[in-house]
Amino acid sequence: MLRSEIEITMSSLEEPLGLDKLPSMNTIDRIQRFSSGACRPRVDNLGMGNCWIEGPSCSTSNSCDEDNEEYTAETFPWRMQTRDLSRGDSFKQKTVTNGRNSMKFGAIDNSFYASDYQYSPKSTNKNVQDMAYKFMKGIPLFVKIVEVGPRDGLQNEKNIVPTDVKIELIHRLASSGLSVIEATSFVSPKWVPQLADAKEVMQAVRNLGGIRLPVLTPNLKGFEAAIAAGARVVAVFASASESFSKSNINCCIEESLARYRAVTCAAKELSIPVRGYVSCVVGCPVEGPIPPSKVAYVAKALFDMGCFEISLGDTIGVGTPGTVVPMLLAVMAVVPAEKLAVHFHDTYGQSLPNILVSIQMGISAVDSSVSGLGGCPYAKGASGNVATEDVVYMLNGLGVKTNVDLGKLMSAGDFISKHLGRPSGSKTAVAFSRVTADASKI
Ligand SMILES: CC(C)(COP(=O)([O-])OP(=O)([O-])OC[C@H]1O[C@@H](n2cnc3c(N)ncnc32)[C@H](O)[C@@H]1OP(=O)([O-])[O-])[C@@H](O)C(=O)NCCC(=O)NCCSC(=O)C[C@@](C)(O)CC(=O)[O-]
Repeated sequence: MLRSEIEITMSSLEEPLGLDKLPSMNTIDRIQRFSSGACRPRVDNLGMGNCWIEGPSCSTSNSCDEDNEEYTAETFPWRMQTRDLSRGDSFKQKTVTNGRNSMKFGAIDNSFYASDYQYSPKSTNKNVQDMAYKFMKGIPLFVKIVEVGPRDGLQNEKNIVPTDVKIELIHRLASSGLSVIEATSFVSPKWVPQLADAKEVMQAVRNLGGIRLPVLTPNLKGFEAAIAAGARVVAVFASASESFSKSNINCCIEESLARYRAVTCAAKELSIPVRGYVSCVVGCPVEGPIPPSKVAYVAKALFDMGCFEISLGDTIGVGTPGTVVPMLLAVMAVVPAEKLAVHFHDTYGQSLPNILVSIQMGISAVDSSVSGLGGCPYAKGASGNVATEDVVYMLNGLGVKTNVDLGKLMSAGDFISKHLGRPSGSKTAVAFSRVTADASKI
């Protein structure tokens, strides 16, 4: 479909979808943000002698040269628009092709919501610009998405998903540009029957090039099985709630930390990077609110034993920015922000605001699950993870790079949703599929 055709189609559709009220970040002078320290690529020091660099790198140490090949209008359309503002020019509408960032899903080219969005700033008032700058200044240039759909997403599914469907899902997710995909768990099949095929899944995807495929390992037995199947990154998962620790991994927090010390020691000998999770960082289904100090304690323990990244999980999705911010402040006092990731479940629809405040606080790794699949079998009432499609859509709107192709991601989500026989849990995917369906009737 041609762009002009889409625009005509959109006029009748934009009202219900609210597509005419899309984020207008181009009021903000993002030049300052891009020329600050936020312009560093994400470097994951994986510990164990490994280092992984993600995102665009800047050739100059303290500025992102506008002419730098990696920072073109294609990658940062907003920036091209705001450059005019920062020069004091009147705003000029530009049409910028999305190039390699172009996203297609069905017949829809969604580039309309970003690069060609038309906006005339009503105010050049300094206070307004200051406010906009304050809002944007902490937001990183690049956010790493850790896709947890094949593991966290599927582990709670009642009907066993065939192994070849899981493998196909991982391949499709990989083709969307995701660089980290949590593949499966080497846990007891009695506890999580859905992932009893961990060995077969891992063996089938182990050679996917350039992609990290962490797997959960609750103890040394799981670690050894994971390594034998070809895993090269593992994850341990502790909890900030005693009750949840007991119900999820059948031991108290201190026992779990002792087990994980054994796992991280064994991993260190093999130069295997270990990711750490803290669950119930805001609330627990049994204990209720969890004090931020408890979360900080467990996060620091995992960090001290050598985990290269600590993912903070709101397992039952009760957090709001009002509870997430104090929790993050407590954790960031003991673990650097660049070593943290956030992991939100969307039970109360708070995931996106929670992610927004987290990235504003400098966190640049976000866990999410394609189609919003997920839930923990040992956390009753918890809904799925935040949908990866919705996170990518929001980050695209903010001009934050993820390297993920939204169209291909939605196609992976469509694949697994069809297999599971239910609609996608991603609002973005549902909205785009409606646009596609309505457009085809015209
Ligand atoms: C930790 C255990 C194993 C303890 O389970 P246990 O029953 O206390 O284990 P055990 O050591 O007494 O052994 C019992 C049996 O399990 C076997 N076993 C022991 N370990 C393993 C292993 N690794 N793989 C396969 N088998 C294992 C072991 O060999 C033995 O077999 P048997 O002799 O009876 O035939 C169990 O509780 C378990 O597997 N729990 C995992 C539960 C789980 O995966 N939950 C979902 C994770 S999601 C989450 O935590 C939250 C997160 C990460 O997503 C973030 C967020 O949302 O917040």
